[in-house]
Amino acid sequence: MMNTPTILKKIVERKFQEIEERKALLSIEVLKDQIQANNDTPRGFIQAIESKLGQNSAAVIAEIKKASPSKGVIRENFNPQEIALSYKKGGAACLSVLTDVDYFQGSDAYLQDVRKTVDLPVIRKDFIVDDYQVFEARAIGADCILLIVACLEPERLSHLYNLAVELGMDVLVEVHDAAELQTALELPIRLVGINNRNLHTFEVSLDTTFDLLGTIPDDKIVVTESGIHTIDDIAAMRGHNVNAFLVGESLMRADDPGERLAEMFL
Ligand SMILES: O=C(O)c1ccccc1NCC(=O)[C@H](O)[C@H](O)COP(=O)(O)O
Repeated sequence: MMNTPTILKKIVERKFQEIEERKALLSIEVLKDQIQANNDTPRGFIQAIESKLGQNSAAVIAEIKKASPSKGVIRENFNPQEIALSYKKGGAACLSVLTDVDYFQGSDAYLQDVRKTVDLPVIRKDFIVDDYQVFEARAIGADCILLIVACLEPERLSHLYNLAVELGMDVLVEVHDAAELQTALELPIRLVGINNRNLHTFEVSLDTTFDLLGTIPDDKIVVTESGIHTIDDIAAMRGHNVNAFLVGESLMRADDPGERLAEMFL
């Protein structure tokens, strides 16, 4: 019997097609020229997180996403610039903007607009598997990229990580299990994202973070990702000395996402 492809596999397969389509429209050389012409210095994503942690505050990476494969449309009234302003007011350390079009109804333009609107560092939240997307991320103004270990062979992970760093960006390396964590720890990373969502099955459990914590060296900053909905979830994480959070849905469903952030975290 044939194995049914998981959602992550489908997303990545589509991503490779999308990259070819984009390369046909705009070459990697043009992207490099755009980066030069923009003359933009990346904002310190890790630095913004460290600054919150240094004040004993939670560091929140507040996500801007309209829809997701597991939840469908999350927010009908979707104005990324208004949401960014609200998050800034609510005390976010950084922003995460979904740029994947097909599965998250995201857009590169959302990231560009958001970054012009607020001075917070922004991560490009996408499924990055090719150099082209790393150059593209910097060309549209990303300060950080996400690299998902489950999508990448270790050599490619390391190559993309180094390329992002050469371009001045920070990197959030995301894992979901012990084997992926070991792969991530081979790299000189500062941020390790633990996704509580299994991207193959959509199952979410905060135990994913608790179970992996014990093997993470003290010099890493752990970012717990997905499924953070309540003040109790946050207290449980902080009780385990996890103080950096990537939060999407629970903020996106609020009338005022930044107000909700402040209620949950402050
Ligand atoms: O959310 C999904 O359905 C999903 C499916 C496949 C790959 C990635 C997916 N989501 C990305 C994320 O993990 C979240 O956007 C992020 O961690 C925030 O999660 P949440 O606070 O639960 O919205």
